[in-house]
Amino acid sequence: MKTLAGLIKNCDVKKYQGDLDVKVSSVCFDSRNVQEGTLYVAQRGTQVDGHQFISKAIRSGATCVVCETMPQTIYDNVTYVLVENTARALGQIASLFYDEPSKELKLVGVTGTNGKTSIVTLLYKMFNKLGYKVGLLSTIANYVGEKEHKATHTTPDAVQLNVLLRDMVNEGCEYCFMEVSSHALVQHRVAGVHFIGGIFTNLTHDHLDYHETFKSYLTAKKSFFDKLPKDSFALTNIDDRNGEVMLQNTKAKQYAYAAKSLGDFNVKILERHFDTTLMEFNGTEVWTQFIGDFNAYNLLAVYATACLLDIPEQSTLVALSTLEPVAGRLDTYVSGSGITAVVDYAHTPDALENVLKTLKGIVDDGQIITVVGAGGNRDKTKRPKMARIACEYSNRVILTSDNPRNEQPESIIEDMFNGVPEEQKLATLCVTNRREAIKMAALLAVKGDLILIAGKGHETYQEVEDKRNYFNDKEEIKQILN
Ligand SMILES: CC(=O)N[C@H]1[C@@H](OP(=O)(O)OP(=O)(O)OC[C@H]2O[C@@H](n3ccc(=O)[nH]c3=O)[C@H](O)[C@@H]2O)O[C@H](CO)[C@@H](O)[C@@H]1O[C@H](C)C(=O)N[C@@H](C)C(=O)N[C@H](CCC(=O)O)C(=O)O
Ligand SMILES: Nc1ncnc2c1ncn2[C@@H]1O[C@H](COP(=O)(O)OP(=O)(O)OP(=O)(O)O)[C@@H](O)[C@H]1O
Ligand SMILES: N[C@H](CCC[C@H](N)C(=O)O)C(=O)O
Ligand SMILES: [Mg+2]
Repeated sequence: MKTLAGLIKNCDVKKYQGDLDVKVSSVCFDSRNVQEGTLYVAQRGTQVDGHQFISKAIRSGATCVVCETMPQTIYDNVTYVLVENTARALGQIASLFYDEPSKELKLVGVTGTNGKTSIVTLLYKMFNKLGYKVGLLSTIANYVGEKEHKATHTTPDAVQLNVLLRDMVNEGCEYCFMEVSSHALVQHRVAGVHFIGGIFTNLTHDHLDYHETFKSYLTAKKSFFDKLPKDSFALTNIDDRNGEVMLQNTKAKQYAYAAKSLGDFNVKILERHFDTTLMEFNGTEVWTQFIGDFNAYNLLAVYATACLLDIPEQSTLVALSTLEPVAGRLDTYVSGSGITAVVDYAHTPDALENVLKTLKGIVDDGQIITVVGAGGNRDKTKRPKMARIACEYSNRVILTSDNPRNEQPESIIEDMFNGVPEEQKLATLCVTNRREAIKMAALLAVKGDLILIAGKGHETYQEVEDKRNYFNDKEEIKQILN
C-alpha cells in the first residue's frame, strides 16, 4: 500500500499535522464513499463545501484528510495536510495512487465548445481501424479497448479518470483520446495527468451559467494549453478567433489547422453532396461520408493528429474515407414517404446555426421544420439565441423540452420564445411534451421536407426532476414516420 507522503509529493503542501507514513487504502472526495484507511480530499463545490464532511469521513474510516483550512475538531489519530487547492491536489494524488497511468499511454485531449465528442470518437475509430488498441473518454461513452463503460460526465472526475486510464494500460491500450470539458479544467479533474497532445476546436457561447463571463470560459479552455508539457503538441484551429490566443502561453510544440487561413494542416471542400463531401487534406483529395463544413474541421483535426502521432499519411487518408458519422451528430433517416429526419446534438447557438446552414444546402425545395429545446439548470442566456437562429433558418419551428431537470419546462420554452422575432411569433409553436412536438413536426411535413430534431443527439433519456426517463429522438421520429 502507498504512504500518504508518497501520494502528496507533487502537491503544494502548506502545512501538515500527524503521521505522513500512514498507509492509504483509497482516495476519495465524497464522504459517502469513504472506507477504512481512505484519504479524504475536501473540495469546495457548487452546492456544498466538502470541508463540512471531514468529521463524517473520519467516522467512516478516513485516516488522513487533505484540506484547504483546518477543521475545528482535530482527531489525534488522523493526519491533516493543508494545501492551497484541494481539487488540484486530488488530481495529483489520484494520478500517483494509480501509478501515473497517463505516462504509459499516448494521451490526447480535445477541448473547445463544439466538436470534442466528434473528434475523439473519430480518432478512436480510426486508430482501431489502423490496428491499435485504444481508449476513449467521451460524452457518449468511455471505452477501454472494445469494452464499453458508461459515461456520467464528458470528462470523468480525477479518481475515475485515473481508474479508467490505469485500466487502459492494463488492457494493453497504446493510445487514449479524451474530451476535456471546461468544467473539468476549472475543477482540475485533469491535474497530474500527462498529455502527449492537446487540440482546440472552437469557442462560442455555452456554459455561461457556470463560468459567468465569456472571458473566464476562454481562460478555462486556455489553461489546458498553458499546462501542456514541452514534449507535447498543441494543435489549434486558427480560423477560430480565439485559436491563436489558446496557444499564447503554451510550452508545447504549436501547430495550426485551418480551412480559411493557411495552417500546417489545411482542408478544402471541393464538392458537397446529400450525404458525402469531397475534401482535400494538405493537397490530397478524399471522399468522406460526412456533410457540413464544420465536419471538415473535425476531420482535419483527426488527420492532423494522426500525422502528429507519426501515422503514415496514406493509411490516415484511407482510414478517413471509411469513417462514418458519430451517433446523434447529423444522424439522418429518410422515410418511405420521402421525408428526411435529422437528429443532432446541437445544443449551443453556434452548433444550431452550423447544422441549419448545412441542412439548408441539402433540402432543395423542401421546407425545414425544426424541433428544439434547451436544457434546464444550464446556461439560460443561450435559450433566446437558439430560438432566434432556429427561426432564421427554418420554415417552421416547434419549441419543446430538452432535459428540463429541476426547472419548469414551460418557463424554459418561454425564455426561448423571447428570442423569436416578432413577425414569426404567431407561426412558432410551443409544445412542451417532446414526443408530441416530434409528432407535430411529422404531421406538418410532406415529401421533400426535412425535420431537424436538435439538442439531444445520442441521449437515450429525458432528465426530469433528477429522474432519467427513457427517450430517444431517433427512435421516436422513425416510429412516427413509419
Ligand atoms: C457543476 C459541476 O460540474 N458539478 C460537479 C461537481 O459537483 P459540485 O461542485 O456541485 O459538488 P457539491 O455537491 O457542491 O459537493 C462538494 C464536495 O462535497 C462532497 N460531498 C458532498 C456531499 C456529502 O454528503 N459529502 C461530500 O463529501 C462532494 O463529493 C464534493 O467533492 O463535482 C461533482 C463530483 O465530481 C460532479 O459530479 C458534479 O457534476 C454535476 C453532476 C454536473 O452536472 N456537471 C456537469 C455540468 C459537467 O461537469 N459537465 C461537463 C460537460 C460540459 C460540456 O459539455 O462541455 C462534464 O465534463 O461532464
Ligand atoms: N467543429 C464543429 N464546429 C461547430 N459545431 C460543431 C462542430 N462539430 C460538431 N458541431 C455541432 O455541435 C454538436 C455537438 O458536437 P459534439 O458532440 O462533437 O461536441 P462536444 O464539444 O463534444 O459537445 P459537449 O460539450 O456537449 O460535449 C453537433 O451535434 C453539431 O451540431
Ligand atoms: N454537455 C452539455 C450537454 C447539453 C445537452 C442538452 N441536451 C442539455 O441537457 O442541456 C451540458 O452539460 O451542458
Ligand atoms: Mg462531448
